[in-house]
Amino acid sequence: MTIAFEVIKECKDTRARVGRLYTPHGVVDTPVFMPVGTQATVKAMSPEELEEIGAQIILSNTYHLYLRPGAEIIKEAGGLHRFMHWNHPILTDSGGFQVFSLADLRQINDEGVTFRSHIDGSSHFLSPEKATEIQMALGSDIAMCFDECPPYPASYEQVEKAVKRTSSWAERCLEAHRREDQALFGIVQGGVFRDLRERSAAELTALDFPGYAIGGLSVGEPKRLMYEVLDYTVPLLPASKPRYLMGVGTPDALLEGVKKGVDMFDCVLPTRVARNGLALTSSGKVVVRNARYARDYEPLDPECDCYVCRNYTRAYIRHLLKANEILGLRLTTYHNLYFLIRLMAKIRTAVMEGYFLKFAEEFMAKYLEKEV
Ligand SMILES: O=c1[nH]cnc2cc3nc(NCCN4CCOCC4)[nH]c3cc12
Repeated sequence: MTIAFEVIKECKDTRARVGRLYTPHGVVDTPVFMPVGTQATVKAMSPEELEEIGAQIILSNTYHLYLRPGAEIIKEAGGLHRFMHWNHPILTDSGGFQVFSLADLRQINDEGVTFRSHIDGSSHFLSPEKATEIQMALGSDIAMCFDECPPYPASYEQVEKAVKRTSSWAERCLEAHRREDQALFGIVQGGVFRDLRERSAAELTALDFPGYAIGGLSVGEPKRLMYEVLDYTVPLLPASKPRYLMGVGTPDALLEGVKKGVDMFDCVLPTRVARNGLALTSSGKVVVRNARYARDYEPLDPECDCYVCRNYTRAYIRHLLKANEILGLRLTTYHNLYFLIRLMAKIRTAVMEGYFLKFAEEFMAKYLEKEV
């Protein structure tokens, strides 16, 4: 068995649950937030720092690694874990989403997608078979099916077409997948249309994947619409298998997602906003670049016990960011990742001890969420 998942404790008044995901590179306590390491590195962090922060599993992107340095080099280097010196679980996204969101899309048909690289304009073709082969070469613990994620908004017909393609491509990925030590997760599409979500979930659960992602969300739709889709989509997925909400990672969305039964999350947000000088704190966002912090000798978050908050002040970090010093990016990234990973640990404890709903309400009351 390449991967096993067990539910340890269910919340009595929400769909939240604590689980354990057993992978070839170790055990993951869920709910879990996965830092994004698109190009085989979580930007500005070393693997040792990620371990220090408490990262359990990270995400990397098939699209980017296929284009540069190429799957062959990573395979020759002994696989992605060896290549990047990360000896814990890795999940790879299949490239479908990145082709649509990043590349210069040339053509999409039932066969696959032809596109021009966003790096050098060279022409490439990705198909379910090729995306599966690349992920087998990378050797991630969890590979994702090659799917079609429609934009938002999209017409019913457009979303229906993407559901049909995603289901047929999922079968082709399953057919092409040949790595015993790698799990292949299906991705449910269907946009914001309930009947299409039901159809996509039925077609994918019939293929009996070891885990399921909810795709097609966090693509610009209002959060309340994303939550509505989750409310009727999560129950369509097998309760005994992990549920992964792709591309979601603000504190409020993580809490809502856990409340609705999601086990796994990923988002570039904490690392990306860090590089823009925005720190996540228990009282909301602190744009530490702002002049108001020039003489603020408090830590980024006075309630945080991370290495950065124990040793550096807002004034110093602001100075580094204004001076374009690399350490500025590193310190804000370290803290933001620690903040989210710590939040997930607090969520797991709250579910285990039966006060999750109270915890969520108290956290949100304090965290004055302003849209990023
Ligand atoms: O259906 C999907 N299939 C395969 N991969 C995905 C990745 C996805 N990532 C997002 N959202 C990421 C949105 N980010 C939020 C922060 O700023 C950058 C974009 N939505 C996603 C949907 C899919």
